[in-house]
Amino acid sequence: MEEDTETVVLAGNPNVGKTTLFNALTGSSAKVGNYAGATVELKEGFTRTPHGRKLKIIDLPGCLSLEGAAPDQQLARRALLGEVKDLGKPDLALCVLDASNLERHLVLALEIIETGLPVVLVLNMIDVAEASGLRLDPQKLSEELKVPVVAIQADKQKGLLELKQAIRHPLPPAAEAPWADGESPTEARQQMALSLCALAARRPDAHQSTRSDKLDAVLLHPVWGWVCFISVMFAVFWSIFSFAEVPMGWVESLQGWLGGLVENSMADGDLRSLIVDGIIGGVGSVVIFLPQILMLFFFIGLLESSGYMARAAFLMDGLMSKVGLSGKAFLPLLSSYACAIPGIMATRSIDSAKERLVTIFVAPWMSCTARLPVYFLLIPMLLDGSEGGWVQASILLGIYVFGTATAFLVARILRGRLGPDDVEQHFMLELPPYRAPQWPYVFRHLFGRGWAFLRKAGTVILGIVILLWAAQTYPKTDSEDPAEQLAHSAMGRISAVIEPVVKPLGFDGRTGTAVLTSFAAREVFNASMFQLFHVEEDPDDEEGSRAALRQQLASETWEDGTRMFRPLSVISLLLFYIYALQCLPTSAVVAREAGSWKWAVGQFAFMTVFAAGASLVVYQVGSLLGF
Ligand SMILES: Nc1nc2c(ncn2[C@@H]2O[C@H](COP(=O)(O)OP(=O)(O)OP(=O)(O)O)[C@@H](O)[C@H]2O)c(=O)[nH]1
Ligand SMILES: [Mg+2]
Repeated sequence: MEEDTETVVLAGNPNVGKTTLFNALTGSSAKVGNYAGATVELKEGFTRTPHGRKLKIIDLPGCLSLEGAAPDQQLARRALLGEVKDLGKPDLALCVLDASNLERHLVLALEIIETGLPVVLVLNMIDVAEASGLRLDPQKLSEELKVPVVAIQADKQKGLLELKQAIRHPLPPAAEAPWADGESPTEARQQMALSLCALAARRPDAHQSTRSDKLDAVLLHPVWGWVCFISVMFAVFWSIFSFAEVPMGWVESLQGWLGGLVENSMADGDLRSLIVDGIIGGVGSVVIFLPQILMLFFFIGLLESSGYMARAAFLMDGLMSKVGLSGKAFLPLLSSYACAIPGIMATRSIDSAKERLVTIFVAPWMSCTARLPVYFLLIPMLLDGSEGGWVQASILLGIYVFGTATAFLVARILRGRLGPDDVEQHFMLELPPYRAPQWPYVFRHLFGRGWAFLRKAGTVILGIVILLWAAQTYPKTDSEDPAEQLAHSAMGRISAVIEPVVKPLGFDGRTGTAVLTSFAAREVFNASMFQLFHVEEDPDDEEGSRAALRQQLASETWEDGTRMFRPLSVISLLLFYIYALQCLPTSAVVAREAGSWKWAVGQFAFMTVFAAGASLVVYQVGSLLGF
């Protein structure tokens, strides 16, 4: 018999721990972050009560009231009122409040009670409330409001059993809302919240300045704040260059070992060349950067969960307003450094529809982790091939700043063209207290990211590598000369066609082909370069395949004998990768979030033309100047 599952929604103000509770109840690992707006879509999961009843739990985005204009806020309201298709009317709302902030958070709870839905109040973060000396009386609160009240600490999973007891069958009835009779409902709720707090929450007398306040005095300081921000960013980039060496070495040894294994156990032939040069070498040249990508995700996770990211947005607010955006747009942009897709999703917390469109449009220019393998291959070529060290970290940081600056510039122009806003702007960024990250969640999340990257390497990248290998191997000639074979192959012919088009940008036909293949996924560039420049790998070589590829590239010349990969051409390539939008999943999300394919196609065309234009101008002008 089909079980009759009841639907329970998790509602409340932003950043009160709804998703943490959702994860604890359902065993999921939905996104948690110490800032408002971590959740922007509905998440669904199941849990069982101690009596064995199955409940469907829905995590909602946080909202300040049920009247907010931003898409995430409207979604929360519609879900509560049962207006979301396929969801139906919820049977119960778990109203999550930050126990240390009851005066403000009770206001929304009262508004939710007024909707007539059965409600259970969940006082979360009792650890914080207790540490600040607050004395809570859940019993009293429950008597006054006539709804069950449970105190919990979601991140340590304390009080979950009591919570499940409170939602056992039959669900509590809808509470009445006698305060809601007056003329001005907002004021009535505020009054009610204050009197409830007077009864059920006793504050310690003096307001002491907390550790968070003391830290903020420095981190939000107009001068020191920026010094700290830039230092933090630099430290992040420096450490991904320096600390990743060791794990990269492991990946490289594994690759060498696998290559050797195949080489010794198979006869020379096409299949062996596919496995060794194509699959192990090509896919390996992307997988090698897994440590760096994980580290960047780790740091962004730390920034999000500690509460520093909200401070960075606060610092940025002034700068952002100069380009017609608000500090609220900074959070989505910052998460786009990890990946543009969650970044674009996060724009749902922006109130103004126009600002949101502009933010979506420029988000892919925040350099995402998929570009890292390309940067890591190319940057050392500017510096005679050595890896590591602060010069490279500075170049990498420079690339990020450069991409971001262009994004701001374009945002400014675009924002001006879209005209003034129809909704009132009120940038109110809440500064959350600093918190320790939830480590189990951080590592689960990281593991998920790493797995997604490896899956991509094993599917899209592997597929392209095999295609490339085939295009390069067939049709065959009788000639023994590899150059002649390449010219005769399908790939050689494609290169020859492409070459005149890409030559003005400083690329030869093979590099052009590699750039073309990377429209499937940016990382493919490395694998393609590896194959197209045909690096014979020596499994015993300590230096590894990257160095071998770079050496090969450094020795390539044009017909007239000049170096093919001189710094100017490397810069031209880098520029192309900073600007081009080579990510189909991003375009799909843009189409959905902006509400039309026109935006996605326009954005793709604009960014591709811009990228090619930038490479062209820089290469041509640079060549004229003799670089
Ligand atoms: N000290 C403490 N921190 C908690 C507790 N529960 C959650 N947190 C932290 O609070 C922050 C916000 O948690 P989330 O679960 O993302 O909050 P949310 O309500 O889903 O936030 P939005 O989706 O942005 O509305 C995170 O940094 C959590 O680690 C708790 O019981 N005690
Ligand atoms: Mg959430």
